[in-house]
Amino acid sequence: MQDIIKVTGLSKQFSNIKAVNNLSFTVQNGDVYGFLGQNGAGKSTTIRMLLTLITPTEGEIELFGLNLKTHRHQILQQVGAIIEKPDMYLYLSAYENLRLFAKLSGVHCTKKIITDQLHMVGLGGRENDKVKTFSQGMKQRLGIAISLVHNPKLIILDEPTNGLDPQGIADVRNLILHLSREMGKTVFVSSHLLNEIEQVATRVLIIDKGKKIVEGSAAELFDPSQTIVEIDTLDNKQCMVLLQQSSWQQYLQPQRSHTILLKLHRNSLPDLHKWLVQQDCALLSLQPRHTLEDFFLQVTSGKQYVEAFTN
Ligand SMILES: Nc1ncnc2c1ncn2[C@@H]1O[C@H](COP(=O)(O)OP(=O)(O)OP(=O)(O)O)[C@@H](O)[C@H]1O
Repeated sequence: MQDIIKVTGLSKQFSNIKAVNNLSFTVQNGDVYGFLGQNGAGKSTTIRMLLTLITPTEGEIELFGLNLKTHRHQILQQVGAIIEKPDMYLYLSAYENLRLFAKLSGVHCTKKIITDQLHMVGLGGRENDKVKTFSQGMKQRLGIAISLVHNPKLIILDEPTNGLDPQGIADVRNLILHLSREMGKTVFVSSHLLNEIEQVATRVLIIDKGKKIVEGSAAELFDPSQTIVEIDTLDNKQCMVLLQQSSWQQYLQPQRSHTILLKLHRNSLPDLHKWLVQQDCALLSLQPRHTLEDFFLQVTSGKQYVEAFTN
């Protein structure tokens, strides 16, 4: 399978901050590649280097098998990107915006192609409305349509769901799946929210302080046998004592707050629930946790990253 992105030993130093530190990864044709990290982890800096908006301090970037330094123009013709909020003309309609951006990219689009693109991003029926009347989610979807206007092979989206409401987030998620599954695009998408990436990604890279923490297939990394569950009861101290004396003891995780954490297979949850009720634990909640911090707990045996996030 062809490598669409190949990054080797990439670093970026800003005066006294090493925003990206010796990062290497590959994105293959057809991947929805989830790029995860907390705020400030170095995601935008990496994406800016992929788009030649800033120059790496060290390292090599190849896209489509070509060196980005020597084949910049040829490469960027095949890339569509949204970084930060997409720029568009608020007093023009969605149709007029898309036609304008197509012209600026030197692409000839018929009325039908533009209308079809707007339908594809879920803006069918709203094509003649001014963008100033659009919700944030609709603007984001129009931004994605604009980034697709030159039919790129690779789409790079930097935190595309930032500032969106739940409906807007779901729309962008479905659009990413559509781009990948129906249109055969390779998508590189960054986020600080694990559950957004979990629902769309085929491969995942997690970085922290500019460094790779883990990279792997989504199926490997989001392993149901490693589910982190949080329990809250009216008396957590007493519940903890009972758990420590039981066979559930082997699943207990170091406590990070007043609640109790276990790492076990998702299928064990009904048994755990039953057991807690039998012990008369006054259960307030029992739920799998889906934060990036929990994920670090799942994928790292050491506690260093958990501590980094709880301190
Ligand atoms: N132009 C710059 N000059 C100095 N420091 C910078 C610059 N751009 C980014 N940084 C620093 O580099 C680090 C990584 O920032 P970056 O924006 O890449 O993180 P991020 O993972 O995209 O987070 P966020 O989602 O908050 O943007 C941060 O400490 C940030 O303050």
